[in-house]
Amino acid sequence: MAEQRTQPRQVPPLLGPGGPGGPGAGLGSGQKPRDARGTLRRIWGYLRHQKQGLAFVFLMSALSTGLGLLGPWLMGMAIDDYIMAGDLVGLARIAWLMLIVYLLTSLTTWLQTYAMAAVAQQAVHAIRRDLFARLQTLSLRFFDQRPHGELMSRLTNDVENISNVLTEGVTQFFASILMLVGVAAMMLALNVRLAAVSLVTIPLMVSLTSWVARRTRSGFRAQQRTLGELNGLIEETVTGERVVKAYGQEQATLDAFRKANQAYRDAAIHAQTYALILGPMTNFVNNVGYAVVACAGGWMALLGWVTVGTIAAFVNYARQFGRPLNQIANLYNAIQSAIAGAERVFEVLDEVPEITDAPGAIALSQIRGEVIFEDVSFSYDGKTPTLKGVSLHARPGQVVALVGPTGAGKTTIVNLLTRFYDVDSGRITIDGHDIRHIQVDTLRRHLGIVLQDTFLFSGTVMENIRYGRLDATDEEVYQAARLANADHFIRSLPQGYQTLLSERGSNLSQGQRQLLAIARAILAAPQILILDEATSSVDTRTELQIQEAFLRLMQGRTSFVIAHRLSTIRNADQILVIRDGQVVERGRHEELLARRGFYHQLYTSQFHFVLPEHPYSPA
Ligand SMILES: Nc1ncnc2c1ncn2[C@@H]1O[C@H](COP(=O)(O)OP(=O)(O)OP(=O)(O)O)[C@@H](O)[C@H]1O
Repeated sequence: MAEQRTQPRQVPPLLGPGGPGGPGAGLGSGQKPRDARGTLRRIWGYLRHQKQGLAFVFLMSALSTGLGLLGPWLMGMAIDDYIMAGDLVGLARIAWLMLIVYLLTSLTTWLQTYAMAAVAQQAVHAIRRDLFARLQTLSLRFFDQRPHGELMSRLTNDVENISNVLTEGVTQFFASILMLVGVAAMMLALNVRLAAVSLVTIPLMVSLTSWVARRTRSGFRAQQRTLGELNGLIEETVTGERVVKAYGQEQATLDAFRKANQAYRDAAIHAQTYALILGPMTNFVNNVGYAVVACAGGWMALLGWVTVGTIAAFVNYARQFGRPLNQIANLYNAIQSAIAGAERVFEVLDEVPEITDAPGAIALSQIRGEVIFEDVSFSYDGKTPTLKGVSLHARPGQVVALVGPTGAGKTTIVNLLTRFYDVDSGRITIDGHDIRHIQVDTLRRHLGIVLQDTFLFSGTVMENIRYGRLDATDEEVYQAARLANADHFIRSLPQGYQTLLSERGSNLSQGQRQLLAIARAILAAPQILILDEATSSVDTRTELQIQEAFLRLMQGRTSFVIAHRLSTIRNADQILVIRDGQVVERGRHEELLARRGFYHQLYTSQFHFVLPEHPYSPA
């Protein structure tokens, strides 16, 4: 297809109800109950393909935990067997052993972190890939209804949240659990009574963590949502900066931004309030446990129940016990935040593409270009009808001009032909095939679209023209540009065809952008054309060039022209006059004029002051 995007007709309100917090701000901004376990299971679904990597991570994790547990044990042994016994040679030997153990602990920890980062990035890469691929399948209706920045936030911030937890969280979680179990086992092995005193803190910790988790999850959800809304506003403002400035709306924009920024800050503070309590609370409980162990241990030593070495080892273990507990508590927060992000990612992944290939859809290879609309009705929102019983018959090679007042439904007709949306009732056929039974990509390959406001990508002029047909040779690109009357101006650009266009081609004039779009369409060589003539005035010379290029492009192709120029209208094989979503009149220019109906009225109100030597509308 020559042009991949239509411009949504409604200018998205910068500060209005479509903005942050308004309808459509976020897919699931309503707080329905979520399924955290299901979300975790889906994340696991992305990890489980990397069995070898995960096995290595877990092996390293188990090794580093085991080595970590060995340290205090050796320390206790050093005190009891060597220091107390005054065996310096033995002490030196055990000191070397401890050094090796600590080195190996660091090495295995590093290996585990490194391997997990690779596994996590692979999973996040797959999530991002699926998310972006899903966006490519979703209909324009989906994009119409959502602030684009909010969607982008899902692709960036929310995925990043998942990434952070997977990269560090999974191993930490696993290592912490192993450490807890290991420390508990070592404590029990050393001294059951002292161990019982230490383990008392566990139930306290568990209930504390789950109390906090219940409160943080909704907080993180709100945080991610408000962040998405903030990004939506930023994206919209940056895109619409020209309009903001032109209408002096900087202050109003700042106010809207301040509100969204505050909402995000408040949500983030709220989420963090509980989250940040957890660390100090865990620390407190842990220190109390530590103190109890020290007191009880000292007392037992006085009674002669335990050796000093055992107490030293025990105190070390008690401290080690606190660390994983603290880590798990902190991880809980990160996991809550990642679940909130993942829920938003999976919401998009679960969106059902509206426009898909029906089972048994045919691939159209060659077409003649006969287009028929049979009693087509359509509504964007399912309530207000936009098109009502539209019928038309375009024979191969004909030029059909669509005219009518603004908002009548002309663009909607072409939106249905391209299957950006599907008809509610009636049907559209190409060469006798209902377009819903044609594979979408082959359908669109036969359609070329040139809009008045052409979307260009950042890249060279050459790449932008080649977008029409990726396998075109350089010579074919030049040829298309020549036919589109674009070659001359391209060659006068600083680097000719290799000139880099800034985002959306803002370093070109509107007329030049349209000439590039025509070159793109010529290169794509579709059998059916959809042209949206510019309403805004470009200079007369460029306008003549565009007109000439259009005529060349239309030769031998069925063309639908949303027409604003008298010359196009006069030469059209048929004119459809659209009013309030209906075809109210049809025929050729002279016939319609003679009828003295709505067309005549439109014509006289629009074109009566056109000077005879200037064939175009001044509109
Ligand atoms: N994406 C959309 N979602 C909801 N409503 C829409 C959408 N696009 C257009 N409409 C509505 O459908 C109606 C027909 O719009 P359409 O763009 O087809 O008119 P048009 O005849 O092409 O107008 P113009 O000459 O101004 O381009 C309008 O009332 C418009 O508000």
